[in-house]
Amino acid sequence: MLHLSHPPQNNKEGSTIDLNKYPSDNINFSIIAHVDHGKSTLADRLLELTGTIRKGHGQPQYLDKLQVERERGITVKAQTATMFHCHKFLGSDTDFLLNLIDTPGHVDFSYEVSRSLAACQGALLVVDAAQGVQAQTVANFYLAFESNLAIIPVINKIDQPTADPDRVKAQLKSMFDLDPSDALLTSAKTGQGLEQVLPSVIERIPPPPGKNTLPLRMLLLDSYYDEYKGVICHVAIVDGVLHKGDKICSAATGQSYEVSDVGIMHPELVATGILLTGQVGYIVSGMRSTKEARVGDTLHHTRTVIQPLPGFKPAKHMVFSGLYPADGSDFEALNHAIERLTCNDASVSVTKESSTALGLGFRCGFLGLLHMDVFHQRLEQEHGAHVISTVPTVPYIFEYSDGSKLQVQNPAALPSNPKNRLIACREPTVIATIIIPSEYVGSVITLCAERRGEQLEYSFIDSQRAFMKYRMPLREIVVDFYNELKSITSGYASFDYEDSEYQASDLVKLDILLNGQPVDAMATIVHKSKAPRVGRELVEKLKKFIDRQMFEIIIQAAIGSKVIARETLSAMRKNVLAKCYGGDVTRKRKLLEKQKEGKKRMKRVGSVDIPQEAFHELLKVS
Ligand SMILES: Nc1nc2c(ncn2[C@@H]2O[C@H](COP(=O)(O)OP(=O)(O)OP(=O)(O)O)[C@@H](O)[C@H]2O)c(=O)[nH]1
Repeated sequence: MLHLSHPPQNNKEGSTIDLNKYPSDNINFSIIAHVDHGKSTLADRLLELTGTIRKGHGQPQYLDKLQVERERGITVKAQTATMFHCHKFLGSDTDFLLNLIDTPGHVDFSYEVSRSLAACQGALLVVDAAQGVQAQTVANFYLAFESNLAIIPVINKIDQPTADPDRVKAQLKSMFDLDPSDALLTSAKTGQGLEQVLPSVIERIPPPPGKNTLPLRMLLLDSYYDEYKGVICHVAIVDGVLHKGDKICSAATGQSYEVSDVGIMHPELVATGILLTGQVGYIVSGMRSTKEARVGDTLHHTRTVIQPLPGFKPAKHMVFSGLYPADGSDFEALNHAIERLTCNDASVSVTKESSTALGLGFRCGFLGLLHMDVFHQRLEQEHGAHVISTVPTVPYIFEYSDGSKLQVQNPAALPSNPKNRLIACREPTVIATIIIPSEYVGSVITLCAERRGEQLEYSFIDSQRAFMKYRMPLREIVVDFYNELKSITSGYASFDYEDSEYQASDLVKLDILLNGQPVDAMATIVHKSKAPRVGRELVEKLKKFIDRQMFEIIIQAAIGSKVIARETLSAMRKNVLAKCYGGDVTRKRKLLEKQKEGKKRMKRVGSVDIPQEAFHELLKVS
């Protein structure tokens, strides 16, 4: 029995909820959409409508809990919330338990979306009434479609002056064969049309197929580390019933645990003592680290033999970057921070590495550049770590005459003078989907050609929007492609990609040298045709960001022994107080403190101090 601090509207004040009242009539659904089409706002309204959170709780996008999500206005982690709703069903009032999963919209986090969909039988496909179908609408529709989910189209933001729901209905019909009369028209902002959403969810989405009478099988959806409770796992009960105190076992590791707490996300954790078939909730079972909680694993009662669930495809790391402590003596602190953060974001791969320039650090694999950026920001914000990250790279394959193959996640690891002759270089490619207003077609084709793209498809969604598919080297899109695409289309382009095969490519390793010394952490692998431009841009950027020092600094870019770009930074003593005429002591003190802070964030490479921003700026050179 569950005692609610804020009982849902559908229940009388002070009443208790017995989960046994909702035998597999519960419904699990997800909200999927292109970025910013209003998923989190719609989730808020549904939580309010069911009394799960109070109206005017003062915190929009309630389920976006991370600081980085609030600052950037994006969803990074999928979040589940259980709601209770009374609905007239087959002639009588019936209480339903609804599990809503709010998912991220950005392409980097589509792995979160596909995991969330595994626990659902239906999805609300939210489309902005003015913007219409966008690239992630297409990607998310197919994720849901391939998972055999019931799809309810929701045309949102109909309050906008430029809203054109009929055009969006026509797009949904022509692109996905969705019946226009099935679409719900809503405004998550004004509340218009919201009353149809939950009845449609209940009537159109089937309940989960499992049985309470079968042996317990639960799918581990996600996990995170809580300072007080330890590892908390989010689970979906596929078959059977789980009680507090049960002994469970992991199908992946064979390790056994005792369930010390079990409950639902309402939307905060609320203990219920039980979870039944089809329900989504949390468990605490004494796991010591989230490494034990393998996402996609099947948990079952000890001493029962079960067929494990298919689980998930492992996360595919698209971008790798080195992370180093800004101050070398903070290595252990960074190690600890990364361990903690990966507990909450298991899609990052981490291996230790060392660099002559930066000392001991980590090579991390990310799902994309935004994911890398978000991880970096979370390390700083949530764990107070000061980090230097190296130029992101994609996993290249180099093949040698003796038949050996080398997968290179760190350009510094590529031998400049290999023992065996290099016979082939291969780079990963992606299939990119781009949707743009027709007037931008020309400039987007030019951009894609510059980025070595090969056009696979070009058609029109309707009279105003073009749809294009390109095969592109992953390297070309991870570095600032999306920003450039947005800027040449005045922000109207939408973009999504899925990974594809490796292709042969003419690649070279570009070294950066400071006073003749190669800086391993700045080495990068580029296409031969781009090496002269990238080399020039890198040395120019470095010249701008490295402060003059007491000796001359020669900055060079080189392929092997051939220097392809060079800049010289003449010697100077930098006096931060030079501009401080007048004798304002506090201002002087402030400047000196700022300088001290700046020094902490410097990296000494050989004899040259390099500020942290220089490393950041190098990330943007494509
Ligand atoms: N005018 C109008 N604005 C809306 C409506 N719904 C959401 N918005 C606004 O649209 C913006 C994006 O809303 P979110 O709910 O954060 O969108 P999202 O799809 O969850 O975004 P991601 O999580 O980043 O994918 C916010 O500024 C909302 O206030 C609506 O019905 N009408």
